[in-house]
Amino acid sequence: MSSNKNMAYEFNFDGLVGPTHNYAGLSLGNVASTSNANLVARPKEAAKQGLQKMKALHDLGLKQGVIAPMERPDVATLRRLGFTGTDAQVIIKAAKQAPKVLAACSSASSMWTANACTMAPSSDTADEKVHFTPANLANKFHRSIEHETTGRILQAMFKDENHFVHHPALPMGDHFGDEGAANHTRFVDVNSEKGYGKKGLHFFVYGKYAFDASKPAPHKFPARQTFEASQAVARLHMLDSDNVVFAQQSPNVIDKGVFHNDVISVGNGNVLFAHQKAFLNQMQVYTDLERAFDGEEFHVVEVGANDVSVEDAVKSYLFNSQLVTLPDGNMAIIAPGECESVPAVKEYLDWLVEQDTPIKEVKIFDVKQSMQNGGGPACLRQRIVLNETEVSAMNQNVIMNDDLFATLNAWVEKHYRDTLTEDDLADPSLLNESRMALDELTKILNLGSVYPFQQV
Ligand SMILES: N=C(N)NCCC[C@H](NC(=O)CCC(=O)O)C(=O)O
Repeated sequence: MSSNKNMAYEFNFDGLVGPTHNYAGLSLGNVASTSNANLVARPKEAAKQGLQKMKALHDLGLKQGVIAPMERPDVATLRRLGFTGTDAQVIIKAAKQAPKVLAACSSASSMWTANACTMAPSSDTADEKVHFTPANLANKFHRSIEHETTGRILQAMFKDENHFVHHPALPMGDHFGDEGAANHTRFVDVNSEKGYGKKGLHFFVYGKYAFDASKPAPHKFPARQTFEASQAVARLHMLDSDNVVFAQQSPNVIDKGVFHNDVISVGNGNVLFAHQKAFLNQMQVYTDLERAFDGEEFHVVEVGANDVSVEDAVKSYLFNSQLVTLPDGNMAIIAPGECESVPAVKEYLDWLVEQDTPIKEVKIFDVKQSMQNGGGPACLRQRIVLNETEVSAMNQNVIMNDDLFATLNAWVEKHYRDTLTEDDLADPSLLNESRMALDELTKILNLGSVYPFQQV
């Protein structure tokens, strides 16, 4: 009968950094993005840093995959905005008349695949299928243009309709702002014989209520996820309401630069690793989670504000670390290098691994090109839980292995520029370079014609 009787694994699907990676200061509320605008970007280095992390986790025995980037510059969107002529003329006109719009249509922001979608594994859904909802990313224009292509890429990765259900993104607009898995965590008792395949607990974190202005909300920076959007995703994924907990992000931390929950908390298995100030009514949130969790015990590893300030959490991206269960059953933190350069955070981590918690070690990765735009290790990955039947039903070419790692590194070496500035976005040849690279990539990953330029 259903395939979810067998072992299930949690894959990390990292976003491949695209050829137009650049710092355009597009994300109000994301401190790194606004403070690093106009830095010279290093696309080739950025893509290789991402590939290194994917390979390292693969080598640790974890399941790893890759999600292709978007077609950038997004000429189709520029045409919708009235730019006409050949593709080259569209780019040149946009560069002259609206350079910021061109920058927003050229962002490689899809690399942060924590925002690509929200998924629910077949162990948790009423129809026992795997559900995907691409995030509409409505709050930021440069991200709001991702979901259609993201949806096509996900469908090319998970094609078999017997196992995979693909929903359209929620309706565009502020009321249903949805930032995907950055604001969603699935807890599960991994000690059962099904691994990640036991029925899990879905934790949705939102920044405001869109249909009730009397509720608390941030004042300085935008709340990118609404309660109503989170509820809609839970409904679409046919989750059992007993296995869903909703919590509001503290407006204070959003106003300090916590623009997604994965900047202030991260969960894995039966562990929530969170900052003391992360949520409104934080004690009630813990109670709700402990009560709903189906397993021996639910661990909260809370980092006190006196040990690590919210400011230091945002500077170091301590909570944008990945929290993984290694094959030996111990948990490891996959942290960005910045965690070593913020003294309070380094001190805390050195202390943490000596404590009696499931988190036994810290592994540091250099993802600086991504970090400078407000994306850390956890932003760069989408967690997808699949049982053995679903793994064999999916597109095998997107699963990381030594050959794919070598192929993708050679592909980056061949197609990517060493540096990119905002002025370079006005160069029409960048469009052709990107399209050539992506055309080749769709063959490497066996995606078919997922890009607008391939649909003519
Ligand atoms: N936390 C998670 N899950 N994702 C991080 C996303 C960072 C991204 N930065 C940007 O889009 C900056 C682009 C620029 O300014 O060039 C954002 O704000 O959406």
